[in-house]
Amino acid sequence: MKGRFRGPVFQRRVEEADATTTDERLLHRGHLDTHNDTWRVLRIQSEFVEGFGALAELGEAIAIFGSARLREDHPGYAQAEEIARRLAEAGFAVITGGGPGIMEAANKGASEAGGLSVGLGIELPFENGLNDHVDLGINFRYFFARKTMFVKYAQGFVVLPGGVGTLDELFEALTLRQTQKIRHFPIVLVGTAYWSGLIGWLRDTALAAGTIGQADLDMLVVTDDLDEVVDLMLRTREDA
Ligand SMILES: C/C(=C\CNc1ncnc2c1ncn2[C@@H]1O[C@H](COP(=O)(O)O)[C@@H](O)[C@H]1O)CO
Repeated sequence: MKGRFRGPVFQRRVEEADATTTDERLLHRGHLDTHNDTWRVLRIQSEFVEGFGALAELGEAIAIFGSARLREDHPGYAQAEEIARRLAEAGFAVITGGGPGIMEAANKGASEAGGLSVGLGIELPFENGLNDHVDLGINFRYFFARKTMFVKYAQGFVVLPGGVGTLDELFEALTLRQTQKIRHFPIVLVGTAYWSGLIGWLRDTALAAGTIGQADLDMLVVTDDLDEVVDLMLRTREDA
């Protein structure tokens, strides 16, 4: 294979002028001053350390996702609140993105039922802070560090109607399940009317083209039945 490694990074086509070694660059005066990414690693590391530390004793937890934009007048709001309430009564902590909309509803349901209501917030240019129903909150700078926390500390995902952020969280979990990085991890989509278009596209386009398999599609449960949602999450205890 033509190319070379720079530490753990493989580069196939390296310019001659760039063909220096790591220690040569380290010893070159002033080099580190112009490479802040090197130091940024420590900040990234601190996000993992803080997250792992804060959530280490969380116990059983389910993550609930959904739109930051949908308010009390959307049926998803009441559904998220009710699912979180039932999960909290069953002894699960409820983890959300800590923001408004569906996240707020889930935190509200969990907190008012006496459960542990967790919000993993994200620093955004249009900062809103954590919603008022978060009992244990962490604010992240990096999406990827935050996403690790959702998957590491939740035993299942409940996904209500949402946009780009929600889809990102859904497909993160689906990819990790498909590649068996996580197992026995239910992913439930609540709202058949909202999700049927996506499921139809996955089946009629992606599955038909052979880019996903039937087993991938079967990993998604789509329902309006809140009993089914809670039962699926309770079953993670049997699988543990
Ligand atoms: C856009 C608005 C507020 C943004 N505040 C957010 N706070 C916390 N987490 C967020 C926020 N926005 C998106 N997220 C994450 O993505 C999911 C929702 O995104 P969607 O695009 O709205 O579906 C959610 O689960 C969060 O993890 C308006 O007030």
